[in-house]
Order: sequence, then structure tokens, then C-alpha cells
Amino acid sequence: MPVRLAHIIREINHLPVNLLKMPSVELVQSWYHRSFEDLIEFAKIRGKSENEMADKFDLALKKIRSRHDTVVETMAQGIIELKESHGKDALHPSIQYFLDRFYMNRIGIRTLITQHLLICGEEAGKSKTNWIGCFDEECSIASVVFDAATNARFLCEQVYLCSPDVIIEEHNAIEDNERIPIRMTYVPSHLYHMVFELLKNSMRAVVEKNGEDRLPEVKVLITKGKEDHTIKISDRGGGIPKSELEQLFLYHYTTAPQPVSTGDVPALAGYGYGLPLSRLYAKYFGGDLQLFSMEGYGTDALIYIKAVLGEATEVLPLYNKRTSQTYSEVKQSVNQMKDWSSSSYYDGHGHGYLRG
Ligand SMILES: N#Cc1c[nH]c2ncccc12
Repeated sequence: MPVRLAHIIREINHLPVNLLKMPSVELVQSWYHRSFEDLIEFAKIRGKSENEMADKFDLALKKIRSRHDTVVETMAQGIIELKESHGKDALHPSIQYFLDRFYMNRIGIRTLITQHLLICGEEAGKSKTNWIGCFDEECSIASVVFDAATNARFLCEQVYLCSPDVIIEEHNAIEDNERIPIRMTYVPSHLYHMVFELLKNSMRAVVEKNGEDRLPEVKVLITKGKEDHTIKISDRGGGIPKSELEQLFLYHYTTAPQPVSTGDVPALAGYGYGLPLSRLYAKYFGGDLQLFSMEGYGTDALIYIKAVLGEATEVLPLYNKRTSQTYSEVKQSVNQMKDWSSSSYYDGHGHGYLRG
């Protein structure tokens, strides 16, 4: 915990100076400094019994977790403050690089805190069968998808007064019978977060393209192979151009109207953070989340989750000398002379072509 907090505290200092001065960013920084200080206090405590120390430590962890509850929204507010005070040009590419690492670090810290409290804290021994802390060793992917679909349909109907059906299918390529329900060891809340976000986006696209009548269903296919569990969410929502796909993963890129910063921290939904954060959850245990779209037809969203437990290790940003160099490289890349003309493209195999 102290190392993870120290790493991100050091990394925050690489942010552009004008962003660091934003009130909301300064507030987030103060939370991380305070939490680091809370933890290193334990190295100084003497004369307490082990139980007293354990109880005090659990309380400290709960306080840290709740202190950081609104970090994502508050950091997003800081970037809106930067846009409003310095204009959109102030949004530097290094901010995207930083936010991916910053939010992945936060996922790791919160998972570690929750796991410790469920296994060692007052909740110890109260886990449900097959659960170890926040991990469900027999997590039914279809059950999580069903819950996410039920809630996404409810939300869709609140906004659009209609919602598409969701068809869930499984294909188990590992068991003799391909119809055996697919289960895995995972953190169900992480899986729910990803699937709920993708289903919301699919439903929004389907309703906005097709109107309220005869909505084409959203199909979810769950597969299990030797290496991957894969969840594919397919919609006929009209898709988007390939050129716009990566923008969906940029923080603050959204087609939803941006909230005006009124000083209060508006709900997260207005920031378009759902997709980039969902991709971080997929990557956190070595998986991935990718979108494939056919403009004019629809979109497939795929979540890849490692099927071999030994390969599903925690993925965390490392803070070292290379990090500082990377930040300066990201800054330089913005001004770097391009070495391909805009009318040519590079096929990735050593051949450059000029479009006719
Ligand atoms: N995530 C996601 C999406 C799933 N379907 C979509 N259609 C248009 C734009 C984004 C999406």
C-alpha cells in the first residue's frame, strides 16, 4: 500500500504544471499524501497488542478507501477546470497516459484494501461459499451478464421508454459438453462493471438508430478456450467509423452533453469514463477489452479474461527512471516532425504506400 501510494504521488508530479494547480487536482493530491502519512504511522506505533494494531489498521484502511471514493470524478473535474481556464489545447497527450496509470493504480489499491478487510478484518470468515475475499472461485459469467443486462435494460427504459432484448449464449470449448455453464475465478464486481458499461452503450446505439419499434436484440456470446474466457457483446446499433473508435477510450471523449462545472462534482456518467475504466479493469488481471465496429451496421465489444489462473497476475504501473523518460518522450512526440506524409500509410510490415 505505501509503495503503491508513493509511486502515484511521485508520478502526479509529472503532470503539466497548469493541471497540477487546478483546485480539484490539488485536493486529490492532498488525499494521497494524507493516506500515505496514515499508513506510515503504523511503522512508528509501539506498545500496542497485535489485535489492537490490527483493529487500528483496519479502521485506517476503511478511512482511506472512503477518502478516495470520489477520486475519479474529482480528477475529471480538475481536467474540466483546466479546459475552462486554459482552453482545450491545455489537454496534453501525457494526461491520457497518466490517467490510465493513475486509475489502474487506484483499482489495485482498492482491490488490495477490500481483499484485506474481507479476509483479515471484521468480515473475516463471513464470505459466501467458493468466495475468497472479493474473489468468487466459481463466478458464473452468464449470471453476471444477466444481472448487468437486467439493470442496463431498466436504465435504458428510464431514458428511452424501451430497450432491446438481450440474448445470452455460451460455448464451452474445454468441457466435453459445450453447454456446461462457464465459471471462473474472478472479481464479479469488476466483470459486472465492464459488461454493464458495454451493454449500456450497445442499448443506447440500438435505440438511437432504430427508434422504439422492432429493436434488434443485443447478443452476448460467452466462450471458454484454453487461454481465454471471452465475452462478445454484439449490437446492430449502426456502428461507428474506425477512425472514431480509439476516441471512445479517451477520457472526456463522449457524445453525451458535457456537464458544466458548477463547483460541485457532477455524476460520473457525464465524463465518458466508462469505456477507458472498463478497459483498465479488463487489463488489471492480464485481459483486454476491444471494440470492433462496422459503420452503418453495428459493433462487437469483446472482453478477454485469462483462463489460466497463473497467468492472471495483477498488472500495475511501475514508477521508475523509465517513467520520467516516458513523460518527456510523450511531451516531445507532440512536436515531433512526422516521417510519413498524410497521404501515405504504413502497413506495419516495413512497407509504406502512397494512396493513389
Ligand atoms: N462501448 C460501446 C459500444 C457498443 N456499441 C456501440 N455503438 C456505437 C458506439 C459505441 C458502442
